[in-house]
Amino acid sequence: MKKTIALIAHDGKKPEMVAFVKDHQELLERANIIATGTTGSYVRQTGLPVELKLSGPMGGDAQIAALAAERKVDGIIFFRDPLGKHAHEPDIQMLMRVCDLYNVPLATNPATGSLIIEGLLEDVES
Ligand SMILES: O=C(CO)COP(=O)(O)O
Repeated sequence: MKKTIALIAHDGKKPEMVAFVKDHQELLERANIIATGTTGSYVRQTGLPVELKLSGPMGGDAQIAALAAERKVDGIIFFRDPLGKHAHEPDIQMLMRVCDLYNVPLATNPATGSLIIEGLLEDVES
């Protein structure tokens, strides 16, 4: 079955997420990609099909956390802005807690993101 990867980036990190996706596009094409709303619309600019969830502040992080709890996500790449303050901080913390609870791989920077993408998708047929 195809792996599902979730992509999430705070505003200050969206350019970094698009660059990350371009760097890993060939591997990501082997997966189902889901993303929080605004991140997903940026990622779609690469041509990769992306299923959009709600925007993060409107519940998108919570939707992805729920999928992680249901074991419907194989890995999450979440580039957080370490300098930003967010009204939906409880949702962000909840997503990270759920990943730890269910042992879902979660990367918060490109170096770890690469390891997750390679680990999950390198052996998958394209
Ligand atoms: O806020 C986010 C993650 O906490 C990201 O949401 P957007 O992708 O909708 O900007």
